[in-house]
Amino acid sequence: MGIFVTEECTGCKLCIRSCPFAAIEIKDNQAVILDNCTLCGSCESVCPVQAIKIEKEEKTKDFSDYKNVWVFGEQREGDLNSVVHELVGQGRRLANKLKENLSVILPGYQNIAQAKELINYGVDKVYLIDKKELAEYNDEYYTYVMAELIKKYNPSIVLMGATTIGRSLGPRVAARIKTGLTADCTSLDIDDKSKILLQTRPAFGGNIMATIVCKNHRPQMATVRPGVMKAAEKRENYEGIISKEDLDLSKVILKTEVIDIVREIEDSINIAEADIIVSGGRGVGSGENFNLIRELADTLGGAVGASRAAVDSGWISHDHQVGQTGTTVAPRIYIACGISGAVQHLVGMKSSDIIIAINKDPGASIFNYATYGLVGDLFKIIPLLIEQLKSGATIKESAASFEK
Ligand SMILES: Cc1cc2nc3c(=O)[nH]c(=O)nc-3n(C[C@H](O)[C@H](O)[C@H](O)COP(=O)(O)OP(=O)(O)OC[C@H]3O[C@@H](n4cnc5c(N)ncnc54)[C@H](O)[C@@H]3O)c2cc1C
Repeated sequence: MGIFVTEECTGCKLCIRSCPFAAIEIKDNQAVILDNCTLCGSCESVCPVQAIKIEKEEKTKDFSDYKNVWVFGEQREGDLNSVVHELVGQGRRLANKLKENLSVILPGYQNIAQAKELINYGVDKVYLIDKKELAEYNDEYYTYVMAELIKKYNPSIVLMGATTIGRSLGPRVAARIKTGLTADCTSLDIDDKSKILLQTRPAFGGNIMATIVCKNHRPQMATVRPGVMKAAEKRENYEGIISKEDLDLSKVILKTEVIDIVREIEDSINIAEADIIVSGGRGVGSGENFNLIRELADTLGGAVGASRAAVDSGWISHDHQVGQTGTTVAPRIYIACGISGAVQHLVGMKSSDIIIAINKDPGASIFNYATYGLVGDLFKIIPLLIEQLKSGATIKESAASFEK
């Protein structure tokens, strides 16, 4: 943005009178703009000969030194997070469009095997940082590693999973290297003309999809929701290289230390393969209340599912999420408790053989898809269902006896 005065200026002083910041003087019968000008446009609008012009478009900066697409190789205890393969798949498509390379940054410990494996998925270069200190994720070490390598190699795009780790690391790295970050993207593309990364994510509670660009800073950084991008496929004999990076981590000031890792005791089951699923939504109200959903699932020998609202509230982990950005399921029986039936949830479960919906709102759209609809408070209905099931009734009989 900038402001300038053309030769047409007659020195009429109208602009001086309109300027709220006294940022204009007349010299040699011409307006002169002073440093305290805020580009508010008052002078431009009053000038009778249109001699004052504000350039609204900022000149595009030269980012020709920034090249290549990077993916953060998130791992835990030596296992790559599945989102890495999704980002490699998407990163490959972006890199191809830009005619640039795709690299993975792989901080960890004794992780050479992972690096070799990544090459088989179409990665051109793996930056391997193999240090004992990086065995477990740590904000300070990982931020340092990512920021130092970005400063050294100038990638044009950096992608991370919108996982617990990625959501913590992404903003820290972006702040450290002074660039922007679009969180939680569900789609990425390259603008054909400007070659800028188009980062699309739901906004305003999911009511619109916003496409965000990072015009003036590099790299362009995004975290991407797991489960929405197509994972890279294995390619035989792909030729990539592993570059070992040595960074001095003794410079890093640690504010946190991993003392112990306690495994979550999970009722973990692959919901995609379950025959019966009992899912809880926002209507369940709390993580503790999910025990009721678990009890019903246990009574039926089924698995526990959840809507995204329940997952986002932290009541249950993401691997239980059913829907567009969770798992698609098609069990014999799907019981939706306190779930409204948003389209993103429905796409993940509407092929179930029998759908039983428990909801206190008779107008909830889940009822349009339900085989049996139980209108009422789930905290009253579920205990009664459990009681009936324990006394030998089938779930169909129990649901049918309640249906209103
Ligand atoms: C890009 C994108 C992807 C998404 N992906 C997914 C996805 O994968 N899965 C998903 O589920 N959502 C997804 N969503 C979110 C989705 O749009 C909805 O916001 C979400 O499904 C709502 O969850 P819910 O039904 O639990 O909550 P709500 O819509 O708030 O519904 C809660 C329901 O509980 C009922 N209720 C409240 N108290 C009780 C009670 N005591 N007894 C009985 N009923 C009660 C209410 O009547 C209400 O109908 C996505 C959204 C976007 C934008």
